[in-house]
Amino acid sequence: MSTQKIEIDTVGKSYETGPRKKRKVVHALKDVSLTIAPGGFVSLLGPSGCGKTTLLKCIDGLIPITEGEIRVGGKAIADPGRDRAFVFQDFRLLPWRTVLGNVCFPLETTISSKAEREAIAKKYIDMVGLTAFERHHPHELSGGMQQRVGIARALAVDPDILLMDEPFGALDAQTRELMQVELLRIWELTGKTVVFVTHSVDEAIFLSQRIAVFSSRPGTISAEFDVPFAYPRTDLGIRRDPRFTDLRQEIWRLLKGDQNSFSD
Ligand SMILES: Nc1ncnc2c1ncn2[C@@H]1O[C@H](COP(=O)(O)OP(=O)(O)OP(=O)(O)O)[C@@H](O)[C@H]1O
Repeated sequence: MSTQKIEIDTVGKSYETGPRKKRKVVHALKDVSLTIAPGGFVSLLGPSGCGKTTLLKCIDGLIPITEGEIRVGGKAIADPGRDRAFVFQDFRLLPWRTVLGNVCFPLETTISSKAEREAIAKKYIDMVGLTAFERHHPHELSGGMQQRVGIARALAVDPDILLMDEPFGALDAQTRELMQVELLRIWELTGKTVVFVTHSVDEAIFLSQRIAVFSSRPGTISAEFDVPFAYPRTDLGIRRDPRFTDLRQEIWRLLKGDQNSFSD
């Protein structure tokens, strides 16, 4: 169960690029403030290049922010920590390792007993429904199955917070919908906080309690929306609820003119 609030407090992030004499500064984020309750599910939506991945990496502590502060559980974060885990769009599995080996991987620096590591990994492999595949290698799995491994690997360190960067972006439409339902099941079971980046307005509404919409560059949050549906949301029929279509339209109106890369 997650206990730590995420506070993103007037955060700015600039990148310096190019050769030394021709340094250019890219302002990726400006004045971004957002509070995420422990155990919350918040999606970040916005046009390509508005800084969604940058913000996720900043929350993870993978890259430093240039202005403001990010606090997790009241403490300013500067480095990656085991209270946060990242799930990538392209899975990033180790191809030479089995499913079990991949999920054990992040435990190797902290747990010396192989049996203990495997017991933990098996629990999460079971949770994502891959028990029968734990001796398989990534190339023997479908995209959806590979992302299940990615999710199990992230869960294995028992983080408070899952940072998910377009995790279903590489999957076909049908697998994507199945994975959305699966993710909600796992979220409800584990009580983790989820920060979820997506290009899909429908996906954001279906999954989230709250949606932060970014405008482009430098990326800043232009609006936040509460999603009015109770959980569990296993019924895909909510997509036909008039409140779903109203919210979808409202978000689209906001994005119009600012976006060029949305999938629905
Ligand atoms: N390492 C980097 N060095 C320089 N500029 C960067 C770096 N990473 C990102 N940027 C720039 O920062 C801005 C925000 O990028 P970011 O990847 O965070 O956007 P995004 O909203 O996640 O985009 P997309 O939806 O296309 O994945 C972009 O202009 C990008 O070119």
